[in-house]
Amino acid sequence: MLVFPNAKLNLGLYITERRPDGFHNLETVFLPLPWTDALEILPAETGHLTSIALTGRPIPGDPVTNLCVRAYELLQADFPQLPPVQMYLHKIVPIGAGLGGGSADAAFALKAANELFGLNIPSETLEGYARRLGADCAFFIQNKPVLAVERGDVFQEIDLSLTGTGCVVVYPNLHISTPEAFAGITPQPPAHGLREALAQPLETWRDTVSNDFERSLAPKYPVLAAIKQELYAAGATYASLSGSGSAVYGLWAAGAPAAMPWPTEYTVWQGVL
Ligand SMILES: C[C@@](CO)(OP(=O)(O)O)[C@H](O)COP(=O)(O)OP(=O)(O)OC[C@H]1O[C@@H](n2ccc(N)nc2=O)[C@H](O)[C@@H]1O
Ligand SMILES: Nc1ncnc2c1ncn2[C@@H]1O[C@H](COP(=O)(O)OP(=O)(O)O)[C@@H](O)[C@H]1O
Repeated sequence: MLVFPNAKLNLGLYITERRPDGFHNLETVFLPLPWTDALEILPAETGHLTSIALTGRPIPGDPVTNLCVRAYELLQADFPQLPPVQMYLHKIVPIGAGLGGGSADAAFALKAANELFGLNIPSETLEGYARRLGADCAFFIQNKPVLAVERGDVFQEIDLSLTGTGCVVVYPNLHISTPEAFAGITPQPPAHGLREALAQPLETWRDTVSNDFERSLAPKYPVLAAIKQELYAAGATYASLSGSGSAVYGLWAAGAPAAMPWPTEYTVWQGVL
């Protein structure tokens, strides 16, 4: 079975409180972004163990710890009838970018295994497995815009459509790990209610929707503010860091902008939502 795990963007991100479990309560909107990896899952040949073959962008760490493999092993622990599988992952979405690529791969591995082997696991239960793999992993099970609260894995419905909006996502070839980004944060309540701010026209978001990680990462990585400034200079209606970075995106209310001359070491996705 072949699936295409997509990235996500964060629309606003407020870190409101440190939790006793070491995580943070946050408030953000996750938006699916049609920039994808490709993941194939097949039953392994008789006698073989579960394994993964990787192509495309290099993924740090031993392949046996790849989130796709860990996702499948979580299911196998509860469904011993599941056979070993061979996975092929072609990695396209940048890593350490705040685009949730690894979490998406894991969530799509859960969904693909559920379908391939006819397990009939309901979405809420799949979300439970996904939560054990990463805070933003559960979002990719239903993969629709949601307001995420608590650790970022509890979802509230939100009525939001950006269909027809132009989008440019710029990854400046800089890996920022999520724990590193949290280390610089002082939690505080948001200045504006996110749900209310996002209900207003895109033109207003620049003054009302922000990402708390920008403030803490800006002094260490000036490139982030520089990209945001270039997106606004090119006419973006709204621009922001995604998640804990380092990808920065711009949205154009009037559709796609002209191609921009970014440095060749950057990775850029451009399209219409
Ligand atoms: C904070 C967000 C916002 O979108 O950042 P990005 O990963 O997208 O950049 C995500 O929810 C992240 O989700 P995910 O990347 O799955 O996080 P995890 O692997 O579960 O956690 C990595 C580490 O980040 C910190 N962490 C994560 C989520 C959270 N609500 N509070 C935290 O303090 C913890 O130190 C944790 O050990
Ligand atoms: N399939 C995978 N794709 C990407 N990263 C993976 C994968 N499996 C494990 N990882 C690990 O997860 C970490 C971050 O993944 P990712 O979700 O892409 O980060 P972010 O959400 O910050 O962009 C990486 O350090 C990587 O080693």
